[in-house]
Amino acid sequence: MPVEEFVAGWISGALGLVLGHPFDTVKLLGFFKGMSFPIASIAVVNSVLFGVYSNTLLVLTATSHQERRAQPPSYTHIFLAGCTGGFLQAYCLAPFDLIKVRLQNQTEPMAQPGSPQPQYRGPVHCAASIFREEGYRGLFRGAWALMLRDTPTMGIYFITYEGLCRQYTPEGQNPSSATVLVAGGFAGIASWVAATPLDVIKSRMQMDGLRRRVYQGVLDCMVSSVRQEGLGVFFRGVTINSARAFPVNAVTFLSYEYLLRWWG
Ligand SMILES: C[N+](C)(C)CCCC[C@H](N)C(=O)O
Repeated sequence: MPVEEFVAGWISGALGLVLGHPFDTVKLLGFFKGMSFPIASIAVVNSVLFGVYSNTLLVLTATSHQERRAQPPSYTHIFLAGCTGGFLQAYCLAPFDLIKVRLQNQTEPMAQPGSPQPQYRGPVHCAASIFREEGYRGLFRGAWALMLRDTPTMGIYFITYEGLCRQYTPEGQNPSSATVLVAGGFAGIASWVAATPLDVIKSRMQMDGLRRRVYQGVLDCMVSSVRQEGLGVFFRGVTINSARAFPVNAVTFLSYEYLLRWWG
């Protein structure tokens, strides 16, 4: 199994994230809260995404990353490989994302003398408390919503990226840096616009259970959110998600492509 894609995914995910973190936190509260933890986790998750995507394409089309410019895979295969990568990365992402959401929604300062102790003192303490209070399954709270969010939208992510690259690149050639940046940026936006409704639901499920359980499941959370706040609830955060998605995914795809070309 080729592993370069996993390594390239690892590095490119970390680079993209550094850029996106302030956007990611501003939609909650508290600017640079918890920066080191997401860097480590997103690198692992991005590595699973790109590694699984590329290896699924290898199984489906019998072409390696290097051969795919000369023999481009069909959009159906790209979509299926993207969905597979999205599904598996969501599983790895679930506990990390839960911890991130819990920490970012915590409004008490992390460590200030005299102020009340926050519920979670940091990522490790947060994971341990969730495990203690809500069990192993507690660490996967909201995981279903996350898988529903990421499986189809990662298909959209890779389709948009490939589609735009092909549109602006002469046949058989590698896309230019500018093309990769723009295609990566728009892939991020397209995927996040499609993912935002389930992103809202996912975060609510992850915060549920802190004091008492409010929602019975993903569907119940959707129905009661729409009842209380109207359909607009599904678009909450779509602008900030898109503003963050462009630079993050432009850098992610650029570093991914260049690392693979460089090794390759
Ligand atoms: C599928 N979904 C839209 C959730 C994410 C797509 C882009 C993933 C990227 N690591 C980022 O954080 O932007």
